Amino acid sequence: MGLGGGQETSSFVSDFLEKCGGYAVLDGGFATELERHGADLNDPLWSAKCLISSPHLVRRVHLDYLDAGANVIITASYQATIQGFEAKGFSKEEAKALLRKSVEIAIEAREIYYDKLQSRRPVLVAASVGSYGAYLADGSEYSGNYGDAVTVETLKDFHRERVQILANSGADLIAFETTPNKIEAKAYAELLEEEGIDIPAWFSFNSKDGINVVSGDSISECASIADSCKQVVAVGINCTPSRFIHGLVSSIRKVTSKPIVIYPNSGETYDGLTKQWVQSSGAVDEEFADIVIGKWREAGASLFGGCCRTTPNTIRAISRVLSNNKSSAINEDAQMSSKTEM
Ligand code: MET
Ligand SMILES: [Zn+2]
Repeated sequence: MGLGGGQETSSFVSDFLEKCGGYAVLDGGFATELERHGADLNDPLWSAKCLISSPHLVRRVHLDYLDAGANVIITASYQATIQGFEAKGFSKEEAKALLRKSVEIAIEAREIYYDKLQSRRPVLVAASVGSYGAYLADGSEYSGNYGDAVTVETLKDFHRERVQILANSGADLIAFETTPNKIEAKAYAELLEEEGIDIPAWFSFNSKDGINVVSGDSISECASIADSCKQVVAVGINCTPSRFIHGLVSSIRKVTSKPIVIYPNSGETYDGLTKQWVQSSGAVDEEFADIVIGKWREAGASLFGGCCRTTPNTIRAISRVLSNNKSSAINEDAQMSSKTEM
């Protein structure tokens, strides 16, 4: 899909949301779902390891999320980088092919899903780009602390080729996920501009206090960088406990009128050193969807999904809550028109 046919970036998400009935459902945790299916992701490539070892599982998880009601599926490229594949002994060409493969599998899953259905629910494929910290695989995607030696230029050079490849892979948009600091947001924005990337993107940040992004940079500053980049069609928060989301949505809404995307994790915290998820806030799928979605919608969010340790059940619950709301809006309309007729 992309922006072909002269479609304006500014209307990309609003047109999509309209087709979805006002609100869109994203998928849920991807890497953690691969693990639930038995994949061993204790590897610097994390979920991208499955692009090599078990592409069928990647397709399976995409299909599970489509079955659960997702309107956006996010590729397994979060931790897929040319540098990371090269470190594993792949050639540059092989590394690029693996990046493309992440998108091809998601597109294939959408085709399989469409073939099963009578009607075509709108589904976008978002090519995931994880942060430099995710590539480092040392927990710095949750500290946002890259040290003084890492500059906006370093980050642009790190991401450049990968972003170019994903932009030309057939994906509908790029999802810059779990962005831990301001310099990386700046690097993404400058890269999109300099490279003339012609598919839209969303910028999504993570927070561990509900006020700032994980580095301590202000969410308002980060969201403002996203707001001023013309290729950015949505701004939001992912991989953050749901109890922090409401405040963050309100802060983002103050600095942008772009659609807001929200996909919290299960509320557990990832310990980058032990590579374990610890402590659960006890968020249960049904509760998670029922209680919070309404509040986040009121605060201004319009795309909802889940991040790490959420599952197709979470997405099914979100999808149900949103479609109940859509149908109640439709019922109200129907009542209104029958009253007018009387
Ligand atoms: C650490 S956040 C990971 C985001 C990625 N889309 C996933 O669900 O695997
Ligand atoms: Zn996550």
